[in-house]
Amino acid sequence: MSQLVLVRHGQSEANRAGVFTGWLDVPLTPRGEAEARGAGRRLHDFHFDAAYCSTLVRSRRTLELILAELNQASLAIHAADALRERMYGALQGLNKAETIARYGLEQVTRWRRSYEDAPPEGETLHHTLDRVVAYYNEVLVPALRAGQRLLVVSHGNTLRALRMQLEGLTVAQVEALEIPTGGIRAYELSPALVITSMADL
Ligand SMILES: O=C(O)[C@H](O)COP(=O)(O)O
Repeated sequence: MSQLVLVRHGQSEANRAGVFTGWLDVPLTPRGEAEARGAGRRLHDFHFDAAYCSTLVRSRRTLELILAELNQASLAIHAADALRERMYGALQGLNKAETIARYGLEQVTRWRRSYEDAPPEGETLHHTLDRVVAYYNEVLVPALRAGQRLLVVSHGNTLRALRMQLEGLTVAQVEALEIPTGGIRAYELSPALVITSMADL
């Protein structure tokens, strides 16, 4: 039996400021660091064979804090561009409340949560899903087939996309899915990689 644990990074400076982040590389806030340590404590029963994060610092720092909490800080970390947040295009750096005031809640909700609508010059969730699932298939699937226990720290929209694929969510379900900072989703998988259990921790 293999295990796959997905964690969203802790609160970032941009999350705290209510700013569209995407590929902006912003650090965790003190609260975000505490959320990462808290995620580590909730994972106290887990022992991982490999750990993955994006090439953005909020993801890597969250992973390092979790591993430190688990006394597994010596585990090698694999950082991948494919696990970066959805690219938010022209919205990156803009305040979310001000963007709603300017363009309306309906438009901004479509930019944030629609599966097929891209934010201006940004990625659709569908495009994000394609690159994340390609990475999952190329890198994570062989390790899971070998029975490994994997920890992946990534971002709100990349994890929505990956969960859509893994859990067979419909478009309506993924559009309604919200993942909190520091949120954990844990799966156990059979040797054929069928999910045998899943839980929010
Ligand atoms: O990139 C961002 O702004 C956040 O990480 C996710 O934002 P969202 O919840 O507005 O998609």
